[in-house]
Amino acid sequence: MLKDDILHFLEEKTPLLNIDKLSDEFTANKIAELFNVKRNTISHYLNQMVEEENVIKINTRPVYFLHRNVFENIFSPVQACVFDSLESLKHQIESANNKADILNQLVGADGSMKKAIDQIKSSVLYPGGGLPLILCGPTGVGKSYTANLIYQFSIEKGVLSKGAPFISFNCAQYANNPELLSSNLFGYVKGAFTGADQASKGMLEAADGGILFLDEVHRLNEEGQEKLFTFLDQGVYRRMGETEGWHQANVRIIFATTFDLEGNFLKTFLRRIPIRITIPSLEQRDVKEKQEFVYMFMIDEAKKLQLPIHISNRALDTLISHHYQGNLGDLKNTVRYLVASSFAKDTHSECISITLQDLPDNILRETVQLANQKLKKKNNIIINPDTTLHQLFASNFSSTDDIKKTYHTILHLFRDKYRKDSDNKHLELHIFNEILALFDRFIFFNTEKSTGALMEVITVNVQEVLRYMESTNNVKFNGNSVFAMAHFLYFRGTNPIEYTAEQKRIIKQMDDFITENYQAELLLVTQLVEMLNNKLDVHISKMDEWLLTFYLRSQSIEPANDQRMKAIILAHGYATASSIANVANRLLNENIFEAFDMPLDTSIDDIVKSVLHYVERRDVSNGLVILVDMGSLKDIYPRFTKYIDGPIAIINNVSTQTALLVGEMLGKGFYLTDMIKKLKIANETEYSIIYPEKKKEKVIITSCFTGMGTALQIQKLLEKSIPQSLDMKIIAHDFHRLEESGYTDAIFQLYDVLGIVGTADPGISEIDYISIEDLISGQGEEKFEKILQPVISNDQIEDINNNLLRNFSLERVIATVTILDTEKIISYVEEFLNRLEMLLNQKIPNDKKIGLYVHTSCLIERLIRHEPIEIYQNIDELMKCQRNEIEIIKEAFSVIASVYSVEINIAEIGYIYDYISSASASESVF
Ligand SMILES: Nc1ncnc2c1ncn2[C@@H]1O[C@H](COP(=O)(O)OP(=O)(O)OP(=O)(O)O)[C@@H](O)[C@H]1O
Repeated sequence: MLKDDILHFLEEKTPLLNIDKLSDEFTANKIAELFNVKRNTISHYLNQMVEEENVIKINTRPVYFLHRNVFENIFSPVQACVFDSLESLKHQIESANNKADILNQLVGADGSMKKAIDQIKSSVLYPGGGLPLILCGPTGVGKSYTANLIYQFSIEKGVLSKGAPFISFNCAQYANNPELLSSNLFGYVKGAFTGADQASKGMLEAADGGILFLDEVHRLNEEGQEKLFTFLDQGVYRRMGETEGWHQANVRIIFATTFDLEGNFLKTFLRRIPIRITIPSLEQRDVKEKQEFVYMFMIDEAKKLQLPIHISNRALDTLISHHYQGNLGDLKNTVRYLVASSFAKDTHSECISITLQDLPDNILRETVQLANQKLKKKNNIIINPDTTLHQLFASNFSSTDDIKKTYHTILHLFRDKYRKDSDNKHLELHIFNEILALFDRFIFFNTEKSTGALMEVITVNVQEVLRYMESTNNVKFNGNSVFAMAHFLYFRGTNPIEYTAEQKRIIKQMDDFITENYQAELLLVTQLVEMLNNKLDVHISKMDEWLLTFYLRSQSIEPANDQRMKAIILAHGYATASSIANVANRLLNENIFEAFDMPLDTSIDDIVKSVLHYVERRDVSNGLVILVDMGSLKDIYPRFTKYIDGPIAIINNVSTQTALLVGEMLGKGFYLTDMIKKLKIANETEYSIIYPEKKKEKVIITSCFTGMGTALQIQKLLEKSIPQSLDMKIIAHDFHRLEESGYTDAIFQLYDVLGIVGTADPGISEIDYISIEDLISGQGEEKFEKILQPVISNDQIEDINNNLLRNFSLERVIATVTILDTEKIISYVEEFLNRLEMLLNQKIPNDKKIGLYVHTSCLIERLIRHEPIEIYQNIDELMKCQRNEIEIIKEAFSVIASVYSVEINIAEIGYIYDYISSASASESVF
């Protein structure tokens, strides 16, 4: 069927896809062409398969279709089958791959090894036994290591069974004896060559069901290559010396070579190896990856010796920048040598210390060339036996990566949007936003510690430099500039960022743009960099300079002779003032506030000094507003008057809200006095306590004016009587609080209060109240019904009423009966009363029922003790006139009589009759 054929076609093609650039083989057009069917028909089937979730659709122009299962096997499971773009599909793969498989844990998995890993996955997961692959690269780059990982990955993915063989065979060992090589590989028969006394299996056979890794495969002669490609084609081979018959083996082969493929292999042989993977040399890897390898090998050594390794930054940098002829193998040996020789120097030392002097001569010689580089003020690195790579990189690379990404985005934007000789406002805005977002991430969201000593040193220095520049350049930096730039320099670190040739070209173009358009900012940045360089020994690249220039531009640095009223925020705390000024300026879209962050122990003198320093350099003749956080302003006023030439409003309130209000009024040109009036009103503390609105629990409150003891007893009684399934809560609450606070009491905000049951009415009109007496006597039944209505049905109300009576009575019975099990007795009395009601066809009022519970319980005890009441007045009259009632009582009592094996006498029946027929609070039964 055509549909199945299309799916099969995609199944075969998907493993070969290049995720960065999909070929047109995955489009409906191409498939239609190949199948010689109308495009519409193919589209129809493809879309059907997308709906059936067997095919992934990428909704671009043209639309691409991929086999879902195969794709998921190679990359990762996808959440949906339709994607808007290849990017969004890739994005999903990337996030899924973060839950890394073994290949993704390779150094450079998201860098120099990315492509190789994709190829490996395609090869391993190709349906029907995988595809042969060859690993290329100079010696020591990790070909054998990678082959082994491929084996582990194959097991991880279930394409090989656990315990499948992995046979490694180095063809170079037999370079001078092709026959021996061939015999080892394919096996031989007895007499195949001199000394072949008996038949022997080859490596191919030994690898059956697993992987054969053929290293230095260029050593295989033509005959050997031919034999191998027969095997690749048909899965069969002959042992050496065999002339007929074939052996079969199910083997995946990984080839590796340090030679160029072209010219060193038979073309026919190469054709059988569709996947060619180049493993990058150490030189081709970026600094981060090199550093990762050094760390990794150091961790290995630290583990082996169970000692921490301290390595100086200088030694580390030198190790990383050395050119290792033998690549990773060479680097690994160098690290081993270094650690071993340091250890040998003092085998009793508690740690291994590596400095520049410990490096081997050939590496040391190179440091002469490095000597001109600035010394970086970083601490030594300490690697403990249990240190992880992640820990070593956490502090450096997450922020560098973020900066790198931002730079790439900016370069991207510039490439796409920059138009020479035209207005580039839109582009500028875009870039500003990227930079501000980056700074925000550093300041607000970075989990790394940004409050340490180094951060402080940088901040103080940046602050000093900016102040100096302000006075010499007659400009005013925005208060948060210090904070933002300090964070940038701190997180920027010293790790170089590498650029592609294309990016370098854009940087050059950007250079022209900035030089032409941002002269003032550029001048400031150049000065800033120079001064910071002297103070902090930082290394700032061109791109860093551009970023700072754009940043200053975004902050619209103003000339200092601005005539507007000024505003500053002075606050204790590391960044309180800066953060508030930053938010306010951003929201007001203007740089209104300058911030002064003051350590917590700053004295009034220091505050005054800061303000005066500011006043000296600014024209504050039109007025100055100071937001400050002080205990009292008393001491501060007199200190200013001598020095100022305009009014100063000191507002003892530092908050974003106040800053916004002040900023708005300044913008509108308010007079200081009016401003203060408005602020006074606005600063009246506005408060509200918010309670959860949704899903308030339904509750009944119990309370008693004598105190919580009785309230708790009533609570227990209600809890026992109201079925748990109703999910109703009973809460005992203080009577006096209810009486005083009324409906404003927090309990009414927290719960959905249905009613109050207690001994006295707290008088809350919004909530129904029932007294416990009414509830028990039955007079409050209607009210109670109303209270419970939102949660229960009528039947349930009746049950609850009965429970209440029963439980209430139980309390009393407990106090009265002595020998019987009260729970049990009460349940029989309950049955007696129910039957009585039924036979009388009448409801017995609650108050009577409570009495009867107690009376009957005592009666039973009397009967058991054989101490019934024998005397009843008018016994004859009773027997004569109330025969029917007597029978009813007897009949109802029969349950109890049979359970306790007692018999009720006429006198006791008489008392029950009296009880029922006597006047009740409500009505008489008879
Ligand atoms: N990704 C890696 N992570 C950690 N160690 C690695 C990695 N790749 C290689 N190594 C280590 O580097 C050394 C050299 O690797 P390997 O022997 O695999 O290289 P090779 O390319 O096969 O070399 P040759 O061609 O000389 O046989 C080995 O000790 C290996 O364990």
